[in-house]
Amino acid sequence: MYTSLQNVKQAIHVERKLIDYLRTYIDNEMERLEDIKRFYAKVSDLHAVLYKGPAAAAANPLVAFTLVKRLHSEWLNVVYSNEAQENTQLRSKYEEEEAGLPKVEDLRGAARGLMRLQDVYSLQVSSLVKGRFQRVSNGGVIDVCSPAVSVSLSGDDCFLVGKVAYEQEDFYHSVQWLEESVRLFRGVGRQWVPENEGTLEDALDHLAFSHFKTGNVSYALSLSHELLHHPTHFENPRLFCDHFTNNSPALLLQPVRREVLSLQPDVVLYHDFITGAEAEDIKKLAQPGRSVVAAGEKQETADYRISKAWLKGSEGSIIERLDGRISALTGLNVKHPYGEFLQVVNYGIGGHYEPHFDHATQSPSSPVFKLKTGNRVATFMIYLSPVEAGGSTAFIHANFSVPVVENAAIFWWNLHRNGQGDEDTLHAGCPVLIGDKWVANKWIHEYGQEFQRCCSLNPEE
Ligand SMILES: O=C(O)CCC(=O)C(=O)O
Ligand SMILES: [Fe+2]
Repeated sequence: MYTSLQNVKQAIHVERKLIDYLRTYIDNEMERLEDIKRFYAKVSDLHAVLYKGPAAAAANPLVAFTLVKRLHSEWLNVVYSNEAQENTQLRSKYEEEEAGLPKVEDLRGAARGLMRLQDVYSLQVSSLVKGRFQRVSNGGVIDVCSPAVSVSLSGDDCFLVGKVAYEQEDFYHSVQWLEESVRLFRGVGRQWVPENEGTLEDALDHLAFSHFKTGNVSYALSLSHELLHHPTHFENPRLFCDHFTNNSPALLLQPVRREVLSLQPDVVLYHDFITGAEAEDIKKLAQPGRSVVAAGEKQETADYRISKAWLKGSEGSIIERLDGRISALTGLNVKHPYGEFLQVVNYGIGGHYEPHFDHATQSPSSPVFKLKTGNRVATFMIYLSPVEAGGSTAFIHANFSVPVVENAAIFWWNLHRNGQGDEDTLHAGCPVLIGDKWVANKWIHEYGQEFQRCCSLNPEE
């Protein structure tokens, strides 16, 4: 096998890639362990303080609240974080203790308890955060009491109290606690802490809405502006760009620029999938009156300001060329009825597409099953036009959105390998602010892909 120089060269290249993977893996593992070590140091240092006066500590409501929060929320986040899949030992120890741990009601109750104390004794939230029980009297701040053992609160502690108030539409309290949360989160910078429930962005988001609800609209707006300057971005080494051929002869000479946008769900963007001229041709074919409407499917106009047309390609047509390209890229059989005819969608003023799944969720009544080729296993959607503002494709559960990239195409799997729908594919077309948005959908069905997309019993795959 490895006799020719070419093969040896190739093997060197492969090993180099493996070394890179290993480096990334080691770095990530070290980072993960650093996080756990920091959490360990934080909690054990705290216990060193609590040990000095366990009775006094237990009597302090701030100590009680932070303890309940740690046990219910922080430990949970550390033990079950995605970064810590390997924590099986830690996990089983945690589970052994689970019956004795506080529940979510206990945590909410402790948060409400703090707010009750705040009201009844006119306590300043800004002091409570520092572990002190103070109120304003005659223009000065006085101590209501001085506990023997106390703890200060973190931005995430305050976020939790604020969120409990927010969820009960108690915006009077949510404003005060979220103000402190935002202040503290801003102070520690933007590093991600695995045990935390919230982030600066979450706190800003909740605070802005709380201010809006209490009539402070201009402040709400300025907080929203700050929020927009903090796009949440966690670096994930498994998201990457490359030149992709799918080992297809059709793409060998001109690989496609592939951008992996998300792993759960698996969403990929293929840049320059279509040329500008081809996109124009497709749009022309889909003009009302001109379109080749697929048999049995009527051209429809939805009340949320979009219009749709189905294009059935004839031999040698542009539609057929696109089918060939989709097939080369995805390795899937997209010929009718394994793939549906191409559906072209045009958005009117403010046009949008409500959150939905592309696959059928109530079998067998759905029209998706009319083709008798199973459910829609995958979606291949081509952006046929640029959009000046708005119009992104938003994945609601997965919490990310894809701005329209002219001539690019986006691909994702709607179904798990066991045939169940993937809830994370819930998506929507955001309203178009400025521009004329056109997309084309190619829906690919389960049947015909048996050898390309193998089944699995694992519900996660
Ligand atoms: O236009 C978009 O971004 C989404 C469209 C869509 O989801 C659909 O046509 O099914
Ligand atoms: Fe869709």
